[in-house]
Amino acid sequence: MKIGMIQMNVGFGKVDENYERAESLIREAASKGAEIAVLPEMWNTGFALEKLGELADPEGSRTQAFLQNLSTELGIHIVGGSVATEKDGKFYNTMYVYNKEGQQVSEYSKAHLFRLMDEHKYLESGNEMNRFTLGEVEAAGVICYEIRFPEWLRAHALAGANVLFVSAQWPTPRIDHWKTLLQARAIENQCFIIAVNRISRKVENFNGQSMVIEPWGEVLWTGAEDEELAIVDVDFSKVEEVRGRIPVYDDRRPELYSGVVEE
Ligand SMILES: NC(=O)CCC(=O)C(=O)O
Repeated sequence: MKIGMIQMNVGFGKVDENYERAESLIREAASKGAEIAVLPEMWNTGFALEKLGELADPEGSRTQAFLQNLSTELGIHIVGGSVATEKDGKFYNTMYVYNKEGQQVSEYSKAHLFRLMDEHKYLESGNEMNRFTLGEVEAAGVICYEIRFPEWLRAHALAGANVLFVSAQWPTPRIDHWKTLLQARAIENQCFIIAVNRISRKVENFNGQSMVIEPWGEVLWTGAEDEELAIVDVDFSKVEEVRGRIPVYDDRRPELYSGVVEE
């Protein structure tokens, strides 16, 4: 399956420009044969948290119409990264996912907010999981900081996901954590990791290096340090092969784990 990795240069607070750019990159991905397009985190606004009152998408309606129209017209699944949304006077970091028939298969708000970037001061956290199916692909989505919570990704893998999409705005100074954590999450869950980071060198400092990692932990592709659209071919049957080689799921001892984490 061909994945369109949209490592977009997100303009800080430049909402209209960002929608235009995202549209042009999704169209280009489809024209190059991508079957799933993946966007980064908060691509409508960047981390312009102080301006969410003016910039966030009310009820996510602009984004939902945008993704629905493009997925239907282009016949492409879209993992819509995440956007800043406003619902009932509160702000969220929300991922929408559409299948190639134009149906929304998921709406998820980031459950673990990142204090170091003040998310907890401006945003509400979501409380739901993010499991969805795209055609034959059993998938889940998490947002950026959440890759530091192995139990969250494991919960999605146990719920049947074998492809974990990650949308991020992961800053340059901790890019080594990004790479190591993504590789670990792929190996321990024996899942594909399809992770898209953003680019920006102006107000903020994000240098891409999006990644596609297969379930044995081999890195199939790493993005450049500039805006890039890459089409990466993946063979999802690899999941079964790797899970057959080392039966981690069968060897789990959940009766030993409950309660331990909390104490
Ligand atoms: N947008 C984010 O959640 C950033 C997470 C991050 O930088 C980290 O180190 O974790």
